[in-house]
Amino acid sequence: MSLTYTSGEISTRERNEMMTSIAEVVKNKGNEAFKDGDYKIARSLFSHAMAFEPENGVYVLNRSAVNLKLNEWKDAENDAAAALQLCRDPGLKRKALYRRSQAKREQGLTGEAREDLNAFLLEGGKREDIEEEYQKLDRGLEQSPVENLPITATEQPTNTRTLQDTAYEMKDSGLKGLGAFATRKLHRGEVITADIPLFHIPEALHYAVSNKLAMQAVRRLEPYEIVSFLSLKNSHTQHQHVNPLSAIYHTNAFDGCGVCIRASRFNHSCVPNARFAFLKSRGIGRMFALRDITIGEEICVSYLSGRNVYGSTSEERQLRLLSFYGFRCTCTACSPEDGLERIRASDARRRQIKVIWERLPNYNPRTQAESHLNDCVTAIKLLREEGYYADADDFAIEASALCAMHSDWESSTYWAGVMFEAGLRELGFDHERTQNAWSILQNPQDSRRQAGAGMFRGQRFTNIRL
Ligand SMILES: C[S@@+](CC[C@H](N)C(=O)[O-])C[C@H]1O[C@@H](n2cnc3c(N)ncnc32)[C@H](O)[C@@H]1O
Repeated sequence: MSLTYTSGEISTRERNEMMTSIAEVVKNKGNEAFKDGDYKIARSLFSHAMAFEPENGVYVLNRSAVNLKLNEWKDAENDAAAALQLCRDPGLKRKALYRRSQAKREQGLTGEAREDLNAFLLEGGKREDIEEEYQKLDRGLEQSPVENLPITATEQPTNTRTLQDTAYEMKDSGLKGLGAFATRKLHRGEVITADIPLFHIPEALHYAVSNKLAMQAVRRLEPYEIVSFLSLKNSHTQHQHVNPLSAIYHTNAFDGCGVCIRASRFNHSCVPNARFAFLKSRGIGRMFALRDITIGEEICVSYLSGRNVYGSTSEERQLRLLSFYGFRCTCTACSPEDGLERIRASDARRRQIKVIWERLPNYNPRTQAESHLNDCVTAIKLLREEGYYADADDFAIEASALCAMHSDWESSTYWAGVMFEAGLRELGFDHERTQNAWSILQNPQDSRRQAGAGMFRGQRFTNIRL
């Protein structure tokens, strides 16, 4: 969920060209949906195309055709009228007149409908093309000339590739926009939602998702997926050189995963109660509850990776969130209304955690193992005091390896258990990190997983525990 290239100049002409090319992609998807009889999807896509390039009359003209199919006569009339204002091409004007005439006839405005047909002829149209329409007006037919084809999709389609969930509902979350709120009590480790990303962008490419790449990715989507994608928030509207598709990607994508229609709606918190984890082996992203969550509580994840959130002060986090994600964080750990004292105490804890992890690599593993282990214990306790119930495994993995180095298998197993519990609840049993912890738990002596296992002998650390 980040945008690294936040500077750049772009001329109005370049910006217009960019918006035109997006509008064309979206319109073509709308045409696809129209051909498939997915009229509501088509209507939504033509509306988006209009928003990208408002002065192009073709999009509103196409929407008038969809509205006729949907028996939305007044809307069809208005769209055709708007197209008439915008289109210069006589062929397009004739289409608009023809459609407006149909829409008017359906509303019983036969006189006006006839005028539009006459105007169609004045614009160079052929009489035989509209003869049938004249006859319908003459006969005063009440029956719709437009086949009432079944509507095959809803206005806001759910991503059919997404699993069903009832754990939360989307509601207004004040300054944050929409947010996800628990509809029942959720338990630590529970999967809140699971999504297949609309398009998967590997971690290495995440920051490189440029205008071009976003465009290519969106082109490959189904029309209904584009409607979902375009309905997501764009927090980078101030960057004129960034095309809106890329901006939506960077507002909503999870690093190493991509954009998820459901998960991407969850807001950020620096003391998250949920965690998003992408399972590469199955290509799904899952949201886990990090602690018990009460009914009505907002469910938030951290957009910043572990150390950037639990090891940063409020000010540092604010700067990062603003520059990469385009917003000022109003979470409970950052909001001054929550009490400056609380922020100071939180900053002090997080600074201390940072000091610890920076110190860990400098300990001599043979002579300073106790200090190293005590630091791991302190860091995890500070995380818990902070109300931050994730990432204990960042420190437990160090502790397990160190105990294994000293051949203290009992302690190594204890710490591997801490890692495993964290992995299980925060990432799922099938996640590679949990699987790694599981293997260590089975065999802490395996030096392929714990480098240097069995290197030293004699020292035991069974008194150093959480
Ligand atoms: C991925 S979207 C989350 C869903 C979004 N609220 C919506 O209405 O669709 C990310 C955007 O939500 C808003 N947001 C998320 N967490 C926030 C927070 N802690 N404080 C303020 N705004 C937040 C920001 O505008 C951010 O760019």
